[in-house]
Amino acid sequence: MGPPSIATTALTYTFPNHQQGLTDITLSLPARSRTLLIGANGAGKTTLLRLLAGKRLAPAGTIAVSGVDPFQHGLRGVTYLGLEWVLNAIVRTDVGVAELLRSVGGDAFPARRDELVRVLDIDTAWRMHAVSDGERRRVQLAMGLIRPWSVLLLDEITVDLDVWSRAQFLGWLRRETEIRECTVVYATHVLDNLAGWPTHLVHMHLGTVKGWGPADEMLKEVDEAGEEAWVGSPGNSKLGELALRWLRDDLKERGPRSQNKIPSEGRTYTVSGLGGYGLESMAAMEEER
Ligand SMILES: Nc1ncnc2c1ncn2[C@@H]1O[C@H](COP(=O)(O)OP(=O)(O)OP(=O)(O)O)[C@@H](O)[C@H]1O
Repeated sequence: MGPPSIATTALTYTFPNHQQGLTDITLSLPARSRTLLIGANGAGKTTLLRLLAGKRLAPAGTIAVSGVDPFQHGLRGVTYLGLEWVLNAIVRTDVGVAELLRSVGGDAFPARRDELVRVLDIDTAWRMHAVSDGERRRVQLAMGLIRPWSVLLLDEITVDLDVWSRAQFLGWLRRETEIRECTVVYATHVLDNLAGWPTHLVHMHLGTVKGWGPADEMLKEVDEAGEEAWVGSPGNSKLGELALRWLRDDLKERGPRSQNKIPSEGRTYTVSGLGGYGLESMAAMEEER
């Protein structure tokens, strides 16, 4: 395997239900880059990350991670942390942190394990059925990151972290790319404390890449517009402002959804599982307010 670069060439992907997922995506992210995928809900970020992780089959010759096709050559060195991994039930059981970290190979990388425990501010005495969501997420991150990866694909899994922990974590990822030959691609909607972090930005919209490149070049768009043209408040970061502009323009370009109204059939349904309140009684409660 070569250096951990990521390249896609005219990558088009169609879901098994024939829905178009991605269209004609060509990207080239160098080794040691830290890329942010930015786009509205449904833009295709998860779809792209899962293809890069080899979890879905892309057409031959359209993806090269560390120079090889991730689906054909397996996942060695590629870590994908997304929703499936977050939902793993084991981290909600009465199990201790030390045991969990050992189960993912922590003993083979003791220095890395201890560093992650410190950076993520983990108490090794925690029992996982008795921690908060953010504490659980920190342990999960440590579990996922202990083995030294060469490509890390992160699908928004830091939302539960408090701002300080998230900043420490992002700083750790940055150092990783500085001291080791490794590459990070991170899909996120939370741009706080990310100013200066990404080396590259990828702007996704409706399964396409509208633009990508080195972050400092892409951020020039904001400088050129001048602060008086800002969409967000002047206290925002340039990165936050750029994302707001992109998403505003994407929404305008997309236009209203073709089906944004639920047809009324003049009937009232009772939905079970709403704690005894059918829709009828919910409507009555609404009227009472
Ligand atoms: N399993 C699937 N089968 C068919 N279509 C899907 C499937 N998963 C996603 N899609 C379609 O692909 C589009 C992109 O989904 P994706 O999860 O990649 O978006 P995203 O950019 O990660 O969004 P979010 O920010 O909400 O996580 C969705 O709008 C949906 O139409």
